[in-house]
Amino acid sequence: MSDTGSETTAPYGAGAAKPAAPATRRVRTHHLREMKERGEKWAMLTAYDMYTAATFDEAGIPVLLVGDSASNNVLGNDTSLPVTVDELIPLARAVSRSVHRALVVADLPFGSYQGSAEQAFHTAVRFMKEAGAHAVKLEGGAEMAAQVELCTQAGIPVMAHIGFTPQSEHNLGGYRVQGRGETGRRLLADAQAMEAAGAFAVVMEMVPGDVAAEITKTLSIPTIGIGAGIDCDAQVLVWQDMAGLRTGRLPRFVKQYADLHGVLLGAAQAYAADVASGAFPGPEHTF
Ligand SMILES: Nc1nc(=O)c2c([nH]1)NC[C@@H]1CN(c3ccc(C(=O)N[C@@H](CCC(=O)O)C(=O)O)cc3)CN21
Ligand SMILES: CC(C)C(=O)C(=O)O
Ligand SMILES: [Mg+2]
Repeated sequence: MSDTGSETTAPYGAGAAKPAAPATRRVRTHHLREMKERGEKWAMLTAYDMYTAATFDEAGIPVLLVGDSASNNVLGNDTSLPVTVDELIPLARAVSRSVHRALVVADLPFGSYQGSAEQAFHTAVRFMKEAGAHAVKLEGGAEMAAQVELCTQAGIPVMAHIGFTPQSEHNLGGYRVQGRGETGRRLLADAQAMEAAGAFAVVMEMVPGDVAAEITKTLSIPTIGIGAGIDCDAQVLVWQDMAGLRTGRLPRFVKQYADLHGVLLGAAQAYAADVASGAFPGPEHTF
């Protein structure tokens, strides 16, 4: 976990496999900016617990987000609104304890930062001290500049999140694409305000591809898209969506890379059948 802090090369080369030896170099925010300069795209995933975090770290995913989406993907809520700081901190702590290289970003939940810059700072400090997070993320554009500035100046790297911001779904009129037509200008201004305030990256959720492309070209910090097209510097997905653990109707921006629901369902059914038939436990499982 040591880091000289002086590296100028990204810990992950394009397409390079992670070495088998224990990694020692932590991904830093300046590595992400250097990857943008080199045109190297990268992937971010959510993680909410130990084994998924360790697995994604081993896969070479450079940034893991402990999303407030734990609300609806771990804790059983319908939306991300109800989740609290006290609920997210143990999850973020589990993730940061389980990775060697990945930069762990903790999402600040609804109500824990919008009130003032001081409130944002207080909440961010809790995630850094109590959860071992390396950075925080918050939703909003120009109206969050004071929050981003105070945290950044205090030494806490901040990732911004613009476009469709789920914590404001009641203001945005539901889950829909943001920045179509004229409002694309405002999105660009929001992205620029976040960069000027000191954000190290900006998530763009459900933004038209051409708007996201223009913002990506304009900013010096990396853009991370979710439903924002191919031209972002990076992409992010919720891991249960990407791995097919979540079933039912998925957002259009999701691509499934596995059928974990099918795998787990089969394993649970096979285990139950073995117990019912007496095939498990066998002598080799018995003391
Ligand atoms: N499992 C999960 N995946 C996510 O991507 C996600 C969460 N949870 N929770 C927090 C937010 C909420 N997000 C969402 C959730 C639903 C849609 C959705 O239903 N999109 C539809 C409608 C789009 C439209 O009407 O324009 C789609 O087809 O993409 C989008 C983003 C993204 N985030
Ligand atoms: C979808 C990502 C960007 C997020 O904010 C979350 O998972 O909470
Ligand atoms: Mg979130």
